[in-house]
Amino acid sequence: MKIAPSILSADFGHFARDAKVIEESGAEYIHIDIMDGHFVDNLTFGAGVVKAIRKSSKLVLDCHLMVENPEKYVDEFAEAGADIMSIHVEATNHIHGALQKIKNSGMKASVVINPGTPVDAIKPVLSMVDQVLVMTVNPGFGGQKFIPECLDKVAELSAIKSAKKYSYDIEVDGGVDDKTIKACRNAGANVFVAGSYVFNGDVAERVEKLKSSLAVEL
Ligand SMILES: O=C(CO)[C@H](O)[C@H](O)COP(=O)(O)O
Repeated sequence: MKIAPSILSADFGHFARDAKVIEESGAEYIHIDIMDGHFVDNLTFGAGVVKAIRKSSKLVLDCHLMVENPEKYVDEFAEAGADIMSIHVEATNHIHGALQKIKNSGMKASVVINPGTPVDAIKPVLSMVDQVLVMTVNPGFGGQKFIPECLDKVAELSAIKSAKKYSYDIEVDGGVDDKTIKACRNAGANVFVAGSYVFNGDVAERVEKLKSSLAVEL
């Protein structure tokens, strides 16, 4: 089980400080949301910020690209020090080739589906990915309400993983807090992105609270 605080909810003027705070909280990943203002109606930052965070943290940098044609940015993110590159199936006509390019770069390859996209859309690439990210809000902004219907897809992905003996992690992102995290875990997720829940309080206390929610029996 891994917790991935999202720096979308951190202080944009103090990424290096907040990356340290995340590291000291016991979280396993730093989740970095890249938005281009086209695929989603929000603009954040690019590989330069990933490079800067890389200098101040040894944690796994879990980069979620909400950008059109993400295959164009693979080399840039690999050079910046990203560990995982997540790309949306809805954002490219070349999902297989794009994931192949990510794998060849040495990063872990992760495919993302929006709340309105079925698991069928990514079945042809499930054998090659290291992670599947199931969005539990529509992408673009932090602080939105968790969409429980997305959990059926988490359960479906978990069943496919067992049946086919695949090894991908199942990550959920959006509206994750100390209550919704249990339903995500029960459905089969094992990586949990949390932005506003973690940063709207003491980061270490909130990460601990998420971990103790996960420790409760099914
Ligand atoms: O990908 C994202 C938005 O597109 C964010 O990672 C996600 O929304 C996390 O924020 P919160 O935990 O506040 O919902």
